Amino acid sequence: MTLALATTKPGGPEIFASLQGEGPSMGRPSLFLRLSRCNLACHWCDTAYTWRFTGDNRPHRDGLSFAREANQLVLEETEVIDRLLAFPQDRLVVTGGEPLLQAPALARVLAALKAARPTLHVEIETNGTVTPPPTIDELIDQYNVSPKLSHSGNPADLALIPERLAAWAQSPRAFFKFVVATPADCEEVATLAATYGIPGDRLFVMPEGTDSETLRTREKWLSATALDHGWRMTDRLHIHLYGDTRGT
Ligand SMILES: C[S@@+](CC[C@H](N)C(=O)[O-])C[C@H]1O[C@@H](n2cnc3c(N)ncnc32)[C@H](O)[C@@H]1O
Ligand SMILES: Nc1nc2[nH]cc(C(=O)O)c2c(=O)[nH]1
Ligand code: SF4
Ligand SMILES: [Mg+2]
Repeated sequence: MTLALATTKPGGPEIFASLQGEGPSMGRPSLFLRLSRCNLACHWCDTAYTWRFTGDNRPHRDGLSFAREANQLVLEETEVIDRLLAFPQDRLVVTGGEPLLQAPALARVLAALKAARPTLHVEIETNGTVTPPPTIDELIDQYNVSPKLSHSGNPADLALIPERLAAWAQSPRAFFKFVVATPADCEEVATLAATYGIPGDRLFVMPEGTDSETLRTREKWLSATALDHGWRMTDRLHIHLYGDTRGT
């Protein structure tokens, strides 16, 4: 049984150790597993190589995009488990693409990892559109949920699933992380927060950007907006440290 992973530039599986760069665990030493494929197609996605065919910027094949072969590596689950257990970190961040699209295989991998290392803390980076099946939900300690606003270019009926947003808002394990580029994006965040009752303590705003200058410029006004609304703000530490580089 297999799992489809993203690849680093030399073509290896995208499994790496780094500081968690975003959200509530920012700065924590972590192990990253990046899976391939997505069900959305954000204009500004910094990992479009996990899902985009050359020249194609739309969801397709019934809403599920696949990476070009060169950017995807299909590994046996046992190999993924072995590679992850070779690292010492006690915190795993699973991301993508959209990692919950491979929930059954991922659940088997996480179950084996937690059996071998019971103290492992598992975070999932998700766009929030997919309901985690119970088999995987019981293995996930923290969800970093990043619902996509209109500037992402996704149709709202694909990106914002009301039942899902309501469920994440109720879950103490779910932290929202909204990517914003303009003050108008923050108006959308405020509307979603009010509609679904998202507590400020579990709501992060994060500047859109893949270079330090853009992030810093946007954080100037975004920090004031966060303060006004009682939201949290997160930087993108990995961009400052390593740039927009695969496997960091
Ligand atoms: C690449 S996504 C993978 C996980 C999942 N598909 C999602 O969107 O949450 C990981 C995180 O990066 C964020 N992200 C992607 N491109 C970005 C950009 N250009 N600027 C800021 N954040 C970005 C996403 O919103 C998400 O929080
Ligand atoms: N260091 C680091 N932190 C991250 N937090 C979320 C990431 C992601 O791409 O999902 C990410 C990433 O790619 N690198
Ligand atoms: S949902 Fe996540 S992986 Fe998919 S296109 Fe958007 S940012 Fe990229
Ligand atoms: Mg990233």
